[in-house]
Amino acid sequence: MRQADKMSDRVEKLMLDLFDIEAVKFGDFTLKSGIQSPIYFDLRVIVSYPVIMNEVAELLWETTKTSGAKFATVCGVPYTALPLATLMSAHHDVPMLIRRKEAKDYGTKKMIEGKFEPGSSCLIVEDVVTSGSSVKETAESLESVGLVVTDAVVLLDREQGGKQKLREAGIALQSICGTSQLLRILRKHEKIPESVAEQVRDFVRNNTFPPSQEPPVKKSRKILSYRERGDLCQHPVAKQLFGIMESKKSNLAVSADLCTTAQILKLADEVGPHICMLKTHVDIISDFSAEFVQSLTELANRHEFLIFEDRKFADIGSTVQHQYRDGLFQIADWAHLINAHSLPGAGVLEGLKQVGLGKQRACLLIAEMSSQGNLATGEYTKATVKMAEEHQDFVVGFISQSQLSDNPAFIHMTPGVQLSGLGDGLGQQYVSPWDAVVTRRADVIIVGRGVYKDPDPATAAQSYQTAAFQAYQHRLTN
Ligand SMILES: O=c1ccn([C@@H]2O[C@H](COP(=O)(O)O)[C@@H](O)[C@H]2O)c(=O)[nH]1
Repeated sequence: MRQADKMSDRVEKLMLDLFDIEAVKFGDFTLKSGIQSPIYFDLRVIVSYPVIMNEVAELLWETTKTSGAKFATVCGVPYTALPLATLMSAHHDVPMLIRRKEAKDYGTKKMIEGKFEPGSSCLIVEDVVTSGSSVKETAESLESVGLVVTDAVVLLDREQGGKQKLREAGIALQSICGTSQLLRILRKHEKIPESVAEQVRDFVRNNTFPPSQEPPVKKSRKILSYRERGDLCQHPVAKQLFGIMESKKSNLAVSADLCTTAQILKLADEVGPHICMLKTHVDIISDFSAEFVQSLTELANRHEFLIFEDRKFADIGSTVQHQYRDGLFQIADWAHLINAHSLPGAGVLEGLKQVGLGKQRACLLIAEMSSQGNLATGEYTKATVKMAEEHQDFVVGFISQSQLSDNPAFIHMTPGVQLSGLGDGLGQQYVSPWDAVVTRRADVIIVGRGVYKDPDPATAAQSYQTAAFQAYQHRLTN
């Protein structure tokens, strides 16, 4: 049986169950608005039928997922939809928020209970929609604390104009079932006579809220500036990086893939005023020394940039601890940031963390790569993001080719960027600074040969700085 057929069979069975438990009634009812209605939905009763409750919550979830809606939290409109949102949250591991009807007059006086990131999105869950006003009220409460509401899902849409009203308010409403489909199902199973069905259709036709003449509100997630995102960060390195990016107007990291300390120090001094970060590959340096580390640190302090050692740790926790702390390079002593592959599992982070956290160091996870045919895609990338979310005390973002998380504290850093050139013949693939920042939503671009191979690296760095920062400013305002 096709997925769509299975779904409609389940909806049909659910509507018959709702009829049997008298959650759907026919007669003469006075609605909250004072209007007389031949149909009444009393979905409060479903709390007494756990199997039905579960099925409603599952169908709400599947309806939302089929629509492609993206959200970080769910919130039920009080009170009937509260347990439905709770089931969706618990079964699908998505955090829930609770909207109070009145603010407490003691303690925190919060209207919205639960943890959320400002700027993140929340799905509203409702039992019945008539005019859409309860969903709208809930959306306004959520938006007053910085959340974004673009989607809502409801069990039953009375089809009296609520969907249109919500669309005008910038909220897309999905429903499991509408009045017309409900009537068709009940007629098919001869639960109600045709005269009653016709009476309800008449009522709906004559009691529909007219659409307004205003064009629909266009909503989008509020784009936060680097400064605002720095304020939201817990990790000192992430905070410092966002601060540098904002004050130097630079979201450019230069990759100093050079093989002598003299070349690297010269480059760092030349490009220093234009960058927020210098990236190294310490294992390609032929004359590494403690003096080099000292000079590089002095340049980082003078020009205000962070040092990122692109070591790409990828071993078991115990080995990476040694690689990070010991040996010739003693990376943990001088690199503000390092990166790691998620391939070995969370142990790689546990190992690195034990060395790095005490020194206030941070880590980026490699979630996607720029090279042709790489395997860091799909489920691997998703699992990497999950790992980052679970280690936010140490992981401050990703090496990636696209925006992977809505969490504004995570920094997305994108290599494979050049103003001209599509590749290097060895698998590297390039995009422009504009594409990286605007299309792929990179926070920081990483440029190597585009800068250090240029006869005038300082001017080249300035060009990349301007291009990438202008792209970020465009993103902020569009
Ligand atoms: O997916 C990745 C991860 C890391 N890199 C590194 O970035 C620079 C890019 O140098 P270009 O000269 O600009 O190509 C280099 O150090 C890589 O090791 C990457 O390119 N892609």
